[in-house]
Amino acid sequence: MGHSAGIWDQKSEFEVVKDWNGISQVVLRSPRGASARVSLHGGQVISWRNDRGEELLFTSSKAIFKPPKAMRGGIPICFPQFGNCGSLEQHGFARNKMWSIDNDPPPLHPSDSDGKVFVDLLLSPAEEDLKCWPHCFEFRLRVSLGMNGDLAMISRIRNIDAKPFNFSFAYHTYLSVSDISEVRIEGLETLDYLDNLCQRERFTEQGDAITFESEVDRIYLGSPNIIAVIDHEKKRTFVIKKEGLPDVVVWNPWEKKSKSMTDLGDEEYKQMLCVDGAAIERQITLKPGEEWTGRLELSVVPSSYCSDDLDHFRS
Ligand SMILES: O=P(O)(O)OC[C@H]1O[C@@H](O)[C@H](O)[C@@H](O)[C@@H]1O
Repeated sequence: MGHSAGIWDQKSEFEVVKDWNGISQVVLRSPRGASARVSLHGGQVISWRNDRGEELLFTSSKAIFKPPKAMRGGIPICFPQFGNCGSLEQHGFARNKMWSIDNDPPPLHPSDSDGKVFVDLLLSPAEEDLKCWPHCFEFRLRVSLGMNGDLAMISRIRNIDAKPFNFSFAYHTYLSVSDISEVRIEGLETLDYLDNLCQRERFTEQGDAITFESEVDRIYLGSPNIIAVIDHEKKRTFVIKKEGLPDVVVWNPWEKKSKSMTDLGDEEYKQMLCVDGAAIERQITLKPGEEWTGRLELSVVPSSYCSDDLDHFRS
């Protein structure tokens, strides 16, 4: 990706560079060399690398980096609507909008800042947004990297309107995997899910862990706040911790759908898996003056970890 020379924000310890469309991207670097890149287009995390420089998020080789459409990969934010269940464009407008850097955000808990490099972004509705979704809100997003390279995202959505509103939400996380057939998800077994491939009919998960052999497009309901995505071939496990996000979307388009998508290579479904912390089935309702917070934390551990070891993260 092309970038011009960056501006270093001394106070917050991040660098701002321009992409080839002239849109600002914020680069975060942890002391040990992990990094993350966030575009002001969509507030989308477009890269997350560990301290060896390995990319942990998937980006399509055919991704289109041209606003207003969100590019295929990274972590687009779905707000105020997930999917096409509503009057808005698919996955809502937040991922297609220009966000700004928020230099003076309301304080968070000190543990959200201590030992972390971070940036705060802000999305406020433009007049055209108010025409299709007539609710005044402030959406604050903090993206941070911990000392060990963990990626955290905190979304704070405040109703600054005179009437209540509802919304759904997802961090649409494209994980980079070695081979989808070698991956399994732990933490969703026995849960109910809505199957987007069957008009959102409700089913109950039967298997031990979720594995992949065809297209999957599901919303798991009421999931635990920690789940694991185990990549046998890469010998690594993504640990996904979340708060305020009861649902988990699991999506892989598989072969046929990939071929119909212009911004995804025919075989690339093998290298991606979307596992999203989300709030979909029961929409979030905010009364005037109320604020909602949704947190996601992604970390990577060696795959020698087993389910019992993950209890360590649950504390
Ligand atoms: O192409 P989009 O709008 O980014 O959506 C990608 C996919 O996102 C998933 O979360 C949905 O469940 C799928 O149905 C959808 O195809």
